[in-house]
Amino acid sequence: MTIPEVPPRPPFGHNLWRLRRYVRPYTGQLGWLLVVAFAATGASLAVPLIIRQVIDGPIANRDPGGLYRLGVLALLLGLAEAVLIFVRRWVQSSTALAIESAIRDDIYAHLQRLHVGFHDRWQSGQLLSRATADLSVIRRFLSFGLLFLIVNTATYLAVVGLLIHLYWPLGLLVAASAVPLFTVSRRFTRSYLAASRQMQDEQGDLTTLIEESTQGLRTIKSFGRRPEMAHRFAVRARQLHDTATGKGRLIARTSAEFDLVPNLTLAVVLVAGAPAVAYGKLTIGELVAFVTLQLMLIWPIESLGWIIANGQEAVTAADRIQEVLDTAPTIVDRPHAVPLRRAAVHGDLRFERVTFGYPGLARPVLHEVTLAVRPGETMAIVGATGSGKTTLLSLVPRLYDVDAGRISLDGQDIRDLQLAGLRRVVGVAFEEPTLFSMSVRENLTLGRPDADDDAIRDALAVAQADFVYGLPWGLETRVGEQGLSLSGGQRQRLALARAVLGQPGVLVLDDPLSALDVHTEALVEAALSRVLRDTTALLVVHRPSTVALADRVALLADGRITAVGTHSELLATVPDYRAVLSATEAADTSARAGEPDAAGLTGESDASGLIRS
Ligand SMILES: Nc1ncnc2c1ncn2[C@@H]1O[C@H](COP(=O)(O)OP(=O)(O)OP(=O)(O)O)[C@@H](O)[C@H]1O
Repeated sequence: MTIPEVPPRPPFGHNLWRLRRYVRPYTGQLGWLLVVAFAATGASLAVPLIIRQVIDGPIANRDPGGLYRLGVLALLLGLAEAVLIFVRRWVQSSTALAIESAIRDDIYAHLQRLHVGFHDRWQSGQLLSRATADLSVIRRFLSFGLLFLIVNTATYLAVVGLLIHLYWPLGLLVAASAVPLFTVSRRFTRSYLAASRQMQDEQGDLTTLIEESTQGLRTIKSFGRRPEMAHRFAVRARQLHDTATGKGRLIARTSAEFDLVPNLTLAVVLVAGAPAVAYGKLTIGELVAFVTLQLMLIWPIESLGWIIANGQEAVTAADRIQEVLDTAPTIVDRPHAVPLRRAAVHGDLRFERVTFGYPGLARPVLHEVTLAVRPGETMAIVGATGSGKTTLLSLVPRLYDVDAGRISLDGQDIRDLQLAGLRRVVGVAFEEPTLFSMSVRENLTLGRPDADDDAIRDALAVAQADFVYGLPWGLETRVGEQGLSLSGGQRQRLALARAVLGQPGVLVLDDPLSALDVHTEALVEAALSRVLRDTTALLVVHRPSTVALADRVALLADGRITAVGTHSELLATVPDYRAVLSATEAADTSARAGEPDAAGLTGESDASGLIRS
């Protein structure tokens, strides 16, 4: 299952209709657009009527002056139509682009607001395709599909009215051709909707695959998995290709059927029109005007297949977009949440019978965790892999909310604090450091845009990340996508500097030194210990050397705190603690031995691929 939490299918077109709030600011432009489009259509409809007058008047009466006047009139109408079409296309594309970007801004802002749990479950490719491909479909619908639906329907009605006015028996015959058109449209609408949704979902899956493969290119190459990935891609691409081809076939068949109707009607009109002229029921000019007008119906009818297809795609695109926009963020400010200022924070952090589980998991990851970290204290969390250490830490900045119990800061439930304030006060660095394709400075000041150069220098010194000053453009050097132009240790130290920048009230560090060599680790620990003196800190650690940074240690086993005490107390009295530390140390030693890059993480800059910001 690639798209979780999909709500029941809404009534047809309901979600597209809901997007009208984005159209509302442009009703003036759209009104003018319709006026201009109708005027252009009126100009083109007038031409056959002039032709009738030319044939039945100046040509029949051999009147060159009349011919000249009508010719000039036809020319002026042609020119007016050309100008009107230019204005229409210009207004329609600028309006549709403005609407598209307003929707895209809202999708982006909403994705940022949505809780981490949402992003855990949704594939990024699906979100990407909704914010790009689906939005383009909506734009095409607003700029072409909807406009042509209105203009072509009006043209059809106007032409049929004129035809009935010119010669009603044949006019009614043309009007009756709407019946087969209606039947074909209904059948097409039903089958196209499913195909279009399937194709848009498959596009999302393929986008995810491409995104994953480019992000994981190093892993794929180093494991020699290129053929397998290429095969997976080929299977998905073939699936999408087949769905798209099926859709194309459906459009082709329907277009042919649509095409057949006006052409058959035209043949009948020509066959029946000649006797009508012979018996004096129609003039030659009227028959020519009739046929010319009828030819003008071919495009509106032919385009009907495309318009319906575009409308259907817009309906499914709107459904897919609203699935995202309708997901409410679950981690938000409570109604009476209070602001939090760094200066007012003492740093008394408590977990009180905290239970938490990820949605979809059979049992909670954390069970009734109770832990008190005193102001200014550094508490290390030690536990076997998968015991819930990262999960415990991610509850502090409210990346997830507890299922039961509470976490308090200075006695106040963190859910009663304003989120923005809480996240400003809590400095975080996770084991997998995330950097963005921005300058080093922008990456560092992500949470504290007002930090000055001195604060940045101090933070870099704590993280032993002075290597940034040796980069080609120093702090202004742009690190490549996800910081991949830096080594793992460099990325980790930048993430640590970002966390300690601005002296946060609570510091949450998830194994922040795991990618460092022993020498750099010792330097970072020495500098970090000075920062930790003044701040409350929760520190996931694996190595005994890093545990030494902590005042006390909590042992987490299978989501429960089983022991709390100083490192030496636990070493002396808790066999499980000794076992966890020696197991992680053994794993760590072998990982370091097998890591050719370790020496390269000490601080020299790997500037390849770096560009100036
Ligand atoms: N986003 C998630 N969705 C569902 N389950 C998750 C998610 N993140 C972690 N888990 C599960 O929760 C459990 C605890 O994971 P967590 O990452 O907190 O452990 P950890 O002690 O930090 O492990 P490690 O030392 O390997 O980093 C694991 O069983 C993991 O599979």
